[in-house]
Amino acid sequence: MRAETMKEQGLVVFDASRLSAQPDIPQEFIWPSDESPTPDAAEELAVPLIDLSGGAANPEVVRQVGEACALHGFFQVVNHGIDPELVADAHRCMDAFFTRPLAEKQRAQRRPGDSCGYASSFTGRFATKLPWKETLSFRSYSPAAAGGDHHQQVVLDYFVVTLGEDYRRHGEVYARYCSEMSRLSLEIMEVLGCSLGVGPTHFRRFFQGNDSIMRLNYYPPCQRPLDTLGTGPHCDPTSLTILHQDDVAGLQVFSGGRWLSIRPHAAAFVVNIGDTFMALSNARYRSCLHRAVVNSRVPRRSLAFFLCPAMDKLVRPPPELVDDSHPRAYPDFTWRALLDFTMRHYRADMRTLQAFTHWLQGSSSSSSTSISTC
Ligand SMILES: C=C1C[C@]23C[C@H]1CC[C@H]2[C@]1(C)CCC[C@@](C)(C(=O)O)[C@H]1[C@@H]3C(=O)O
Ligand SMILES: O=C(O)CCC(=O)C(=O)O
Ligand SMILES: [Fe+2]
Repeated sequence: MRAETMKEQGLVVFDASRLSAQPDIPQEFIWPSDESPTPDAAEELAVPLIDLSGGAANPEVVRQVGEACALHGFFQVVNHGIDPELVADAHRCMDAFFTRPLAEKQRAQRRPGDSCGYASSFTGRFATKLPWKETLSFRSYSPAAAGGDHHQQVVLDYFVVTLGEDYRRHGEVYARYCSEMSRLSLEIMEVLGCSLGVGPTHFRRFFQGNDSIMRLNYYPPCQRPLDTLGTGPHCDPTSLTILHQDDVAGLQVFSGGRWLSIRPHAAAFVVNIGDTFMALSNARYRSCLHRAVVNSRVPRRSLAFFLCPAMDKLVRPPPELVDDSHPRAYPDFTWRALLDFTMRHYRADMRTLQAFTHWLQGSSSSSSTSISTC
């Protein structure tokens, strides 16, 4: 058994610091040729750079976002009001964490069924097509008692309680980062509400008490970058994703029958619609297929904030979006049920919402599902 994928308690362990220099890669990380990256560098997707300095109600902003969301579900925002130093700090903290010894990272080891914690390429969760990445995910929400949207305390507590006092500064950086992400998400929800003709407050109110997931993606270099994937083809099951790529390209979107890359813009955040918002929009807006490729030279990092509604809020489109020519595309469901489905029963891919709908209908008689979260 290769040292890099030694088994501990029957669990294959991915030690990126050793694997990333190896000329060969373990079989579990090889993806089928119809899913692996094409050798030619993907052409770029023309994703509009939306300037938010004009405010969420700006007609040009509303038009551009609506157009992009109906087409491929991706756009980028600039002049978003988030301090570039905070973003730089978030990347520096990510580097500091993922370059620590594996045993230290495993203090935050994700437990089966949980949506949070440290995962090294999901060994132990999936048997094949393992993604070439390490991730650290944590919840970002405002305890009801705290009122308002003070995501900061729960994020700070997560780092100090899970990783120790040495990680207080990480907790402070990500606490501020997540609060800023929540604020930006609500502003984008105003734009989406206007573009769908339901007004600026409908979706903003729906996500006011959001219970979101912050994920740090770390993609070590790989000596066979065309045989594996950092993150496999999927649509985000969540509602809205606000993602910051560092200066290393790798995010690709499937549009018009081919994979197109989104060039990193340090001052921009990439925003995409997820499955849950596709259901909220009664399928007016598309949750788009995307993936992340890796390279043989340098690590790639991305900060992904996944906006999610409160666990038990009913996901149902506003009545304005349902009529004879637009019947209900999906049944009512709670985010808790969809999250539980992706954590315990189904590996999120490009058909998650369809598979979930069938699963719901099949298990409508079973008791309500519950999910353990960190
Ligand atoms: C709710 C979630 C599940 C995943 C993280 C968030 C939103 C994106 C999902 C994911 C990235 C889609 C591709 C497969 C996945 C297993 C991964 O590669 O990380 C998904 C995440 C997950 O299930 O942990
Ligand atoms: O790392 C990236 O650029 C994309 C990651 C992604 O799609 C995800 O984490 O859902
Ligand atoms: Fe994604």
